[in-house]
Amino acid sequence: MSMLPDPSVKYRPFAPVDLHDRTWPSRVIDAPPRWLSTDMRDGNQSLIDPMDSAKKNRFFDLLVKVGLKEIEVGFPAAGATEFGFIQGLVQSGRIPDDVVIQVLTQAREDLIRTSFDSLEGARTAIVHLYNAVSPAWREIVFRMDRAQVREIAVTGASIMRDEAAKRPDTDWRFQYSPETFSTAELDFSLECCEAVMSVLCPTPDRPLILNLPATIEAATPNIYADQIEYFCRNIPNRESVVVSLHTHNDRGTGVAAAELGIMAGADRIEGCLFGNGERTGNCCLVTVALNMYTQGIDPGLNFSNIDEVIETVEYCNQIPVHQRHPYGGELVFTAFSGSHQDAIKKGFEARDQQNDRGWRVPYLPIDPADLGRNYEAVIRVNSQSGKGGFAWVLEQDQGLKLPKRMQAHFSKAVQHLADEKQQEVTAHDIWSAFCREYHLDAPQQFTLVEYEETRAADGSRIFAGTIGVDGKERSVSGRGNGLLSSVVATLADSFQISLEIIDYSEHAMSTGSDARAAAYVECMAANGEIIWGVGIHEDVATASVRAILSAANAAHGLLPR
Ligand SMILES: CC(=O)SCCNC(=O)CCNC(=O)[C@H](O)C(C)(C)COP(=O)(O)OP(=O)(O)OC[C@H]1O[C@@H](n2cnc3c(N)ncnc32)[C@H](O)[C@@H]1OP(=O)(O)O
Ligand SMILES: CC(C)C(=O)C(=O)O
Repeated sequence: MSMLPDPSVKYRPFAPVDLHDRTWPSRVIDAPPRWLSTDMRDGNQSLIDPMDSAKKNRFFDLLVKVGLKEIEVGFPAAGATEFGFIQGLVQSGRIPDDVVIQVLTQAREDLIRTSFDSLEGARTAIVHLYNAVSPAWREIVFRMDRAQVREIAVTGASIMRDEAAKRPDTDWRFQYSPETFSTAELDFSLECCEAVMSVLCPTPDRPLILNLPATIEAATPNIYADQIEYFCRNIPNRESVVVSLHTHNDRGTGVAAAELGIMAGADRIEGCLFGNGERTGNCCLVTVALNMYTQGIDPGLNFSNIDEVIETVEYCNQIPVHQRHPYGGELVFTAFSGSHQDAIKKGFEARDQQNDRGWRVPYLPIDPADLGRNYEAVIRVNSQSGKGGFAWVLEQDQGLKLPKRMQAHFSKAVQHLADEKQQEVTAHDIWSAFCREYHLDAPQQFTLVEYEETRAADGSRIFAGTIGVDGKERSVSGRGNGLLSSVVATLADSFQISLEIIDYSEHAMSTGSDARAAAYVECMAANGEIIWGVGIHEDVATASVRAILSAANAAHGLLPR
């Protein structure tokens, strides 16, 4: 067998930043950054079919609804679709007063002018200029030395300044990105940014946004954080600069890099919803924002109806959100495995007793309800599941709260079903198995023919009813709280068996038009065996009697158990 050459020889380790007194590792994020969505630019340029105007308008409205205040709406010089959309948006009057749009342009004169033209009539706008600065781009793409590449930035910034001056009706703001920042020499990125600052003369009141891209993520996120801390410390006139981050996810750590970059002193994050963007995507704004949520920080973005957000994003991008995507994925709040289900179920039960709002449900890092999800899907059942699983499903789906011992008994039936089916066991499957196992649909040897209950003046119950025993009807009647005891006594008398009620619980449920009640009765049979009955009927009292009857059937060996 021939040996393939070792691929690792093609690559070199990433050089660490010489920053021994770094402070970011011990900082804690305690406030949200400024957010910029680049869904309609970086996200859009990476799609198989870029968005048309209708889709872009829909995405824009979504971003506004979510609470984005800075939105990169496109690359005006890319063509007529982009230009037309941006002009249309500006002139539509649909941009809220507190939202600023941004457009991207290369540092090329014709493209810069086209970008300004597209924004004709805008109240406020950010023009975002970029040129790559790292050695590979200098050598391979531009075939220029450092000074020439810096000159691209300076010339671009000068054209930008002059175009803005010609159009005083718009409040112009500027952004510069030394593209490929994270793979460039820090001193050269600083040099280019300083050169742009000397053209645009930012002040604390009119700061320049310096956006520091990890255009290709090439190192661990701690290195990016070191680069950001180094940049923040060394950029002159720091108070006149907004340090912005633009991370990609090539190594799978785009979110981590953005978070560590915030700890390292950045003010703003660019990204896309659900991490769309070039190649592996941009940093996911939903994830960064909701990560903040789970640390007790209000991110200022509203994902309280995450499914609506997903629907629009999937429609506009024509890319599905992955089922495991943090926070948004269809399966991220679902447990199939027994020990997870047990803990989640106990977590919800403990929550019912809790008197503060703190979230402490095991395995669920966030309350799905905060994202507009319900609790039905937090537990689903397959062959990896346990008692907590089907008990939860029966409770959510049928309103039935099974007693512990009954769960243990029924679990054998569910396990059997799951092993046989080799697929997920649905709520419908579980309910059918339950009905089969406890003969809820089958005719009973003991049947309830009629039953009536009234209240005496002292509040005690007076009941009278008829029970069919092997086809013969017997009257039962009594007074007090002893309805069940009286039924038991009748049965015991009929069959010469001993039955004693040891546990009784009832649960009423109402599901739309289907209002039912369930009762469970555990009895001690003569031989000391614990048995139970399940009754489901229109009201709890009748259900209780049915439960006693099925317990008696079981005790008497009339029904298989
Ligand atoms: C990292 C990012 O995501 S940046 C955003 C990229 N977005 C897009 O590309 C989407 C929109 N695309 C477009 O509108 C077009 O593809 C454009 C305008 C970018 C490029 O299209 P073209 O005009 O056909 O340019 P083309 O690719 O042939 O040439 C690019 C030239 O610009 C130069 N160039 C590349 N980047 C820059 C820059 N930031 N500033 C100045 N010049 C640049 C190249 O070196 C090349 O120069 P050369 O002709 O001397 O070799
Ligand atoms: C233009 C810049 C911000 C960019 O998209 C990148 O570097 O990825």
